[in-house]
Amino acid sequence: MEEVTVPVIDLLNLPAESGKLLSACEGLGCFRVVNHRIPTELQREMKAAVRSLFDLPDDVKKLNSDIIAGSGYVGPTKENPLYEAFGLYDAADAADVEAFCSRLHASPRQRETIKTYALKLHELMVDIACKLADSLGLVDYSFKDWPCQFRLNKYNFTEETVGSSGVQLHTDSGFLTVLQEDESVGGLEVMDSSGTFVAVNPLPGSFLINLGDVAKAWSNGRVHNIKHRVQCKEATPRVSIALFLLSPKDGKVEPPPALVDSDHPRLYQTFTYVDYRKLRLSSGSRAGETLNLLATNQAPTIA
Ligand SMILES: O=C(O)CCC(=O)C(=O)O
Ligand SMILES: [Fe+2]
Repeated sequence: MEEVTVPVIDLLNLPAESGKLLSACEGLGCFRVVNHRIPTELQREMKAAVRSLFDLPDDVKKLNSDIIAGSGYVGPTKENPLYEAFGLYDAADAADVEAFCSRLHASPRQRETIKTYALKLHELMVDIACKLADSLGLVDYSFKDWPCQFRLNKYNFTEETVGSSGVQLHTDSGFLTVLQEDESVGGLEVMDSSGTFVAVNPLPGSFLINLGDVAKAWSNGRVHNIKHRVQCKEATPRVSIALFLLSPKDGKVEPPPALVDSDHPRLYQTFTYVDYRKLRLSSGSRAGETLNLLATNQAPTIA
């Protein structure tokens, strides 16, 4: 399989790399960041904490219950039998992070690591979103109060599962995702503009940024919600950590006025993120198709 060249954005070299950032968002819908100031040690400690959470007994794992639909622990399913994940909503809220740790009986050290990681990654994510808004010509746009979801992913890959699916094809439903990949186990594949799957191989120390459905609607179609999946390529369990910046605080997704004019008429109806998420879950389609139901030329589906 071909390997895709994911554009690498040096966060210390903005706004010089603003054009490169925007082309990555408009084209592939994905880029990497380096010089992000998240210490390697924190990334390593967080990975260790996440690995140990997955060793908890099933009944404890299930204490990580949903806050919004699908935000809590997900065990293996028929669609994704090798996949399990913990979830946390809202990772931008220190009390929610505490509650998540308490429910899973996290040790004081794990708790400290998870809290610091959530705080720092949230700051990084808001900073990246601002840089993206800058590149679209939006001055002083703030993402600080946008809710944010955390997901800790584990793929139980073994000798027998090589060649099978780790997680099915999907887009991320929110605005922007920051992913700390597995340091060594690959398997992530993205769909390029020709509809071909291409491998994304890990680049340790960097973070991978994906744009989701909310970014496409919010930007009035300017940026691309990247389709991706995970395949089992080797017999080693794989762990990744994702932070999702979801939607504006009031949940209302609509483009800033500066992104709408007679040459760029509104492409999507205004919708709320929570309703969108429900619609996506109930429709069973995970790869951005649900957004088509909300095009301005469609009858209103959700208020
Ligand atoms: O594990 C990965 O590399 C991707 C995870 C992912 O796509 C997700 O959590 O939405
Ligand atoms: Fe994803």
